[in-house]
Amino acid sequence: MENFYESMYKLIVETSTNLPKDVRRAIAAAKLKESAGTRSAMSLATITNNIKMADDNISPICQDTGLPTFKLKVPVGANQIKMIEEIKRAISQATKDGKLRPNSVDSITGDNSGDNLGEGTPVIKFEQWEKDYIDARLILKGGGCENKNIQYSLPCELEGLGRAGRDLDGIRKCIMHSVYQAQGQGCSAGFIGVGIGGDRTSGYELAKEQLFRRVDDVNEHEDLKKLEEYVLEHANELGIGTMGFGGETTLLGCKIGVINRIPASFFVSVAYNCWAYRRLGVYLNPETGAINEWLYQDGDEIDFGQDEVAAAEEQTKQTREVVLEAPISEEQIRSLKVGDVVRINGMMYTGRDAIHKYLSENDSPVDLNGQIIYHCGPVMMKDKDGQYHVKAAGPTTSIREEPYQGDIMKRFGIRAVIGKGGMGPKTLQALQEHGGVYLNAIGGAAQYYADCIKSVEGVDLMQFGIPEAMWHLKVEGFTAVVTMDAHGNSLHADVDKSSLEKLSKFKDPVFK
Ligand SMILES: O=C(O)C[C@H](O)C(=O)O
Ligand code: SF4
Repeated sequence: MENFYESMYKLIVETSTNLPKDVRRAIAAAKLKESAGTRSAMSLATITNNIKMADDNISPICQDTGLPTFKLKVPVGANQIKMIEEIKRAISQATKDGKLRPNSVDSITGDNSGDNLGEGTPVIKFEQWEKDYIDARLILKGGGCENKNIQYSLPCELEGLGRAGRDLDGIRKCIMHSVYQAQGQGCSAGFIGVGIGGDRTSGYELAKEQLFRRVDDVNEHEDLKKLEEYVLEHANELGIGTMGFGGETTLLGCKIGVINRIPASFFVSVAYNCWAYRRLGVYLNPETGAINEWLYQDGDEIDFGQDEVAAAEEQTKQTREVVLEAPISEEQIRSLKVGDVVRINGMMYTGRDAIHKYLSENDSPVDLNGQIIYHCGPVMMKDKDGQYHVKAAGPTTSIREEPYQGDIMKRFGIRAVIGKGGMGPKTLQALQEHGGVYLNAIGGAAQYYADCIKSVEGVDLMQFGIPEAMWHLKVEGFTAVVTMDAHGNSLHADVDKSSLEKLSKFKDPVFK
């Protein structure tokens, strides 16, 4: 097994940096459907540009490289203990090399292990089989989309859809609802894996297993095939769109599996995956561990070319564009409206979960008056001289900061927050009272935003670990869209409301 370590290292790096071809094809098809000039089209252009940049830079497509999950099928007698050791070594090295973000956090103390190793991380699952080669697959599923997974226990009442009973039609309603409830927060357009049956654990297992299917495969189960086609067609009529901006493409794939259940339980489990659907696989020689074949990578190459940048820029030109540079005045902020595109130059400070909690109880290490907070947990690398460099830096889901955001903005005089997926009524009210805006950046576009960051000027609160520290970033041409303004408008609330109305059109029985 002299090549096994190297093969696992390659699998990790490729999965993090090179989006599989079947996923690229789905994104390319979605792009054709969005009309030019819309916010969704602009976001998709940024996404495809980002995919291309990750290819070129061999850097993470999205900064959140998830909880690495390996699934291996091995011939009888293969040494699994040795394989686990080598996988862990490869994970640790890939983290050192900036291909994975240090993501393993002690759930009680909050300490980041720094190398992606720790109790329960990575996840490595083995199965034995009679074949004479190893099938090794890896999925890097980020936290934002993971948080949008949902499990239904039938029968249940669903908003917009009424009762979902213990039959195929009840299942249909749950799946449609799962797409609605995710809105743009899991970086839509997304993919879903659905598990019908099992218990709470095996149901989710089955749902996640579906994410290892090819995007373009066809379900062998006749009813499930019909259900997959139905969901894919109609979920795209919900009008949620890329990043929840509204638009034609909300869902890029739907895969459904079924297992038996016990009489009292009837679960429908849904695993939501963002557009940054990073899963790859390899067939390995069982003696040497060398790679014989890559999976999901056959078929036409979709190379999202450099014209994506020009297209994205062209599209932003059609919208009102405002340049912002901190410190920002209240007057300037109040002049912004939902739909405006802003280009930010100068300083911004990252702050996510740990920082928001910290700022609610402590003073800020820097003066945040008139400043911009970026909900972001970057991938950083330190050079020989101790200088940090940004390797990937897209936004994180903002709604988690809802309990803190409004108060913190008022207390420290923060004028703008950047994130993705939008925030709730408490923040909206604070924006209005205090004079603030919420800016939506394109989730997953970690290379695109890393490129806008010209230097790391400092860092505070490093005790929270790299993703959670407060990074002082100097940016140029950092583009985002105003989706919540100081006049009480929220694009997120509007899209939620209109998509709920659309969802209710799917109330009547379809599968008898
Ligand atoms: O943790 C992150 O950087 C992002 C996360 O995956 C999210 O979608 O919120
Ligand atoms: S930020 Fe978006 S694209 Fe990245 S892992 Fe989270 S949900 Fe996926």
